[in-house]
Amino acid sequence: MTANSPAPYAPHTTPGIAAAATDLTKVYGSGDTRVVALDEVSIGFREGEFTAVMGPSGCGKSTLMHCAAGLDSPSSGSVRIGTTELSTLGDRQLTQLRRDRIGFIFQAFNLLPTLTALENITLPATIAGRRPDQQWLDRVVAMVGLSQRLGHRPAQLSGGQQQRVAVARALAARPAIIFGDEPTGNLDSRAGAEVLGFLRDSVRELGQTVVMVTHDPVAAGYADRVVFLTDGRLVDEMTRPTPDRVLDRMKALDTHSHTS
Ligand SMILES: Nc1ncnc2c1ncn2[C@@H]1O[C@H](COP(=O)(O)OP(=O)(O)OP(=O)(O)O)[C@@H](O)[C@H]1O
Repeated sequence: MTANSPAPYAPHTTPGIAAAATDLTKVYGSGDTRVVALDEVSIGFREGEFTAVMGPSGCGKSTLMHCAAGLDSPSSGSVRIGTTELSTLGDRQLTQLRRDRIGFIFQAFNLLPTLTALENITLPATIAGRRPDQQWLDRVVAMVGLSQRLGHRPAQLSGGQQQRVAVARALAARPAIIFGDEPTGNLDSRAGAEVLGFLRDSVRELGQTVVMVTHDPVAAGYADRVVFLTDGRLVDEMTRPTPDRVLDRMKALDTHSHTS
């Protein structure tokens, strides 16, 4: 197959798909240290859907997220954000695409300590030289309950509030898709539940597309769909998950991976 010919099945060409990976493979190292972190993974993320990515430690969750978000380049296969094929972009275009069309939420809140909450939220727009859409910004800020805290600096906010700032920052640019890597990993269960609730609201109320890597079945229970990775392969999928069902599926996969 040539680089330009269509894949035998191509989720990225389906309307309503915010992002898609096709036959995505990522190999780190070579010889004795060679690791196949992703092994021909094909997956589409539908617009307005909240997907959780789960699987045992080292199965390739972060690698999938990094490749899908254009933070890392695949060894082979393709990634599309909307209709844009990432491999066709140069470094500057890729940086621009990440800034304009992808939102990120990491375990560490990654806020700039000298800026206020509002300045942190609008920083990506400021860097891009754009005026934020005030109506949209008001809606996002109200949704994450930060209206009274906009003048505070990160050190004056709790961990949960800081992560809400990071959620608002990710939503502010109306990205095609938001990727979260363990976004509640540093939060206690109450603050984590709040942040997960806001992510779910952003999908239900604002039509946002969200993909979240998590180890936590409770967090996955907020998603519309859970995909399970094992050894760099997509092995299972669940719609309308509950924490109990996710936990059962993880146990089954764990048993299977130890007996196969
Ligand atoms: N930069 C790298 N160089 C070499 N190997 C790497 C690199 N990054 C990841 N790996 C390897 O690729 C595999 C997948 O790693 P990845 O971080 O994607 O897994 P994960 O499922 O996110 O793990 P965890 O849940 O522990 O965060 C692992 O075996 C890891 O050791």
